[in-house]
Amino acid sequence: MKTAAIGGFDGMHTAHQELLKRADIFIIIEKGSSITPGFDRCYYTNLGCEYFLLENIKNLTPVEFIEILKKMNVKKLVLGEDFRFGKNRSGDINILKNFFEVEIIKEIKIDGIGVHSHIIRKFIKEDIKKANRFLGRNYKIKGTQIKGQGLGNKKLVPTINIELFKPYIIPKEGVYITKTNNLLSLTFIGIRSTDNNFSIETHIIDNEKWIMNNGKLMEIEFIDFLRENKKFNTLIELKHQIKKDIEYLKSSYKH
Ligand SMILES: Cc1cc2nc3c(=O)[nH]c(=O)nc-3n(C[C@H](O)[C@H](O)[C@H](O)COP(=O)(O)O)c2cc1C
Ligand SMILES: Nc1ncnc2c1ncn2[C@@H]1O[C@H](COP(=O)(O)OP(=O)(O)OP(=O)(O)O)[C@@H](O)[C@H]1O
Repeated sequence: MKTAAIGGFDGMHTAHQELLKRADIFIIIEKGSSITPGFDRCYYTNLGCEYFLLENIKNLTPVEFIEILKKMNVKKLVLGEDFRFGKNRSGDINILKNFFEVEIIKEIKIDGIGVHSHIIRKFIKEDIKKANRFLGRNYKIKGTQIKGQGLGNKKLVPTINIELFKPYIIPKEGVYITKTNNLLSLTFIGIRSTDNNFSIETHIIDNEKWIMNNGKLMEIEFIDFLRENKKFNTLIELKHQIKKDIEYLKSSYKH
């Protein structure tokens, strides 16, 4: 007999983690996630991870949904106080109490703000440090290395250009202190002055050992925002700024 938590769980944030401490399995109802899309969520705990597409269950009545939980051997549910489910969100905690033991968790807040996926999505686009605090860890995105313009290596500094393979929410444009595949790095996000295209590129600090490899799996962890994206008219000015960014990182950030 199992204790289950149910919801979107996008972000696997501090409030989700608190709930999950009390559960044996968590049941993801996929309604379009962009902080921890796809199966990313399953890797943030050692709990059993069940996955339903909202599309496939949204028309079920509360009783039909309860039958599914029963078949999964669920005896107890641990839920946030706002939890609703079933067609038109018609099912609430009171219905569930007739069928399961239910533990209700009061809304978890940080600085008086309820911790929720939709709030963290907003923070990722505005203030990465704050997003990280609500997540309880640094925000990460994953993708693969793709071929760049070939300019960085020759005229600026070597960069790894990244294509995301899931619909991750992208932090606002600018330069970030990051870890890329666990190595200290600077990551640029935005419209490049060089060709007016949007790109995500990482320069790994002291990267002599890095082997460029198109298609390689890349993971970028955002530690802090360094500066806004700037428009440069010449490659010399851009290179000068990038060198300054690297110097700043080396002198200020201890890892
Ligand atoms: C640390 C760092 C900071 C950057 N800052 C800017 C910037 O402020 N403005 C900009 O247009 N491009 C910036 N870039 C991106 C460069 O324009 C880009 O690396 C260059 O166009 C080379 O592209 P490539 O790797 O496709 O050859 C930055 C890149 C790095 C690594
Ligand atoms: N701040 C919180 N405090 C306590 N429980 C929470 C909190 N946020 C979510 N939960 C609970 O976590 C479970 C998963 O919920 P869900 O994925 O909808 O979270 P959410 O972060 O509120 O998402 P969204 O922002 O999309 O509404 C639910 O039982 C929900 O009630």
